[in-house]
Amino acid sequence: MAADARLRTVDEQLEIVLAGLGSIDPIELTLLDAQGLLLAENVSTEVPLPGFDNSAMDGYAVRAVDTRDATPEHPVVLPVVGDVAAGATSRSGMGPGLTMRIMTGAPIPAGADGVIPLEDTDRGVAKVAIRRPVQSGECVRRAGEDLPAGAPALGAGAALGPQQLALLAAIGRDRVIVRPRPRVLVISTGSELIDVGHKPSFGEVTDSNSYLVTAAARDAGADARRIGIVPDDHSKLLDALESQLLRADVLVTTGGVSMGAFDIVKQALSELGTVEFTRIAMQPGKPQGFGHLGDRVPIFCLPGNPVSALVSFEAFVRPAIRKLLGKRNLQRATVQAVALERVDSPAGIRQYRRGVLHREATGGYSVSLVGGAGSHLIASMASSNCLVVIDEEVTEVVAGSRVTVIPLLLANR
Ligand SMILES: Nc1nc2c(c(=O)[nH]1)N[C@H]1C(S)=C(S)[C@@H](COP(=O)(O)OP(=O)(O)OC[C@H]3O[C@@H](n4cnc5c(N)ncnc54)[C@H](O)[C@@H]3O)O[C@H]1N2
Ligand code: MOO
Repeated sequence: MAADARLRTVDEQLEIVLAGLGSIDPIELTLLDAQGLLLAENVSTEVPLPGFDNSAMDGYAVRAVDTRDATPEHPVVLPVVGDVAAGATSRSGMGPGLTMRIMTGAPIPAGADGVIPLEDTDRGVAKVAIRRPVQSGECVRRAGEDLPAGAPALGAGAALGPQQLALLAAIGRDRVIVRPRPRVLVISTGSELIDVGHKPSFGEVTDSNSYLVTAAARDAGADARRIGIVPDDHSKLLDALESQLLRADVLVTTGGVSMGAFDIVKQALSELGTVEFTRIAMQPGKPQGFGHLGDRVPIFCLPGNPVSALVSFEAFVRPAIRKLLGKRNLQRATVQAVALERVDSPAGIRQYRRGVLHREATGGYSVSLVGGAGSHLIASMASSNCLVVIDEEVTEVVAGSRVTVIPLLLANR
């Protein structure tokens, strides 16, 4: 229960956000561009895997029956009538009582039904001494034993990691239809902001939020770009947003959503009537805006304080990006960790603190806080590796008790 009835909970706001997302049309991509995405078609194979019967070993192709009586003391000696290398383009053949030297992956010659590895022979060139019997089918990789021609290879919804891309390549698919990365465009608002690389005069602040949010969106799987800074000017903001509408699947702004006289994001977008500004029972990240522009493009208006922007991104934007990607798991995994210090939290508010998560020798986790609760603390945010979540109903976490932690692991796209 929120202490203040006017505050919406994080979970309620997330539900509104997720319900407000459409879907993005699937696109066709080459294999490596599709890495990490979800397949949007059922893929069957036209060819069998393996494509032909081939040898699992370097050795000699034989007819198993010809080697029946072979022992180390009395090897069977057979003539070697040729070589088959991997890449042989036509199928060779051999008669009964003969062998061919064969390489791993090379097609089994017609007439042979097994392969004796080099190590079990004298490695002869004109003739070879075979020191044990070969079973029919031994060291033969059968055509289609991995996947027969016509069989389903991957279903719609499959996540395309390295193994799945390898399968698609193996069956000859160089392009696939996938759920695309949402195009996320990021705008920082605030007349105090300047671009990185310029020396700030007194009162100016270097824009870091657009880097924070763009990087976080990329890490979440989006195709994210920073548009840059827009000053606190009603029409400049609306122009900037409108000019990006056709290029965006999601817009994200930071700043200008609290109560200030110049908080023009809130003023300008509230007037459009399609973006709602609310206060959420969370800290940081209390003021939030969410809605649609041009009736289609979801827009998140995050608070300007850098830590508030990160926490709001994690709470609302990241799950939204994952939903647009078609992922089933929208939330980051959490772990339970022993709090190494006491933390207080206001009743009815979900508090997110920055922390450093440690893995204990015993296998469990412990967590210490870094920095204070202030949402302007960029340096301590950068030295943290997790968010410590203190739920709405908890007002005190005593040192030594368990607390929920969200590790902020990089996705390694
Ligand atoms: N009277 C009240 N004041 C404030 C309230 C409130 O409820 N009543 N809420 C506070 C909370 S909580 C937050 S969070 C902030 C949200 O403010 P805005 O979204 O309007 O953000 P700004 O005022 O534009 O900026 C806040 C702060 O962050 C710095 N900032 C902004 N953008 C960037 C950027 N791109 N890169 C780096 N730093 C940025 C900005 O300079 C300010 O210091 O409102 C509180 N106030
Ligand atoms: O919500 Mo503000 O984000 O507490 O700093």
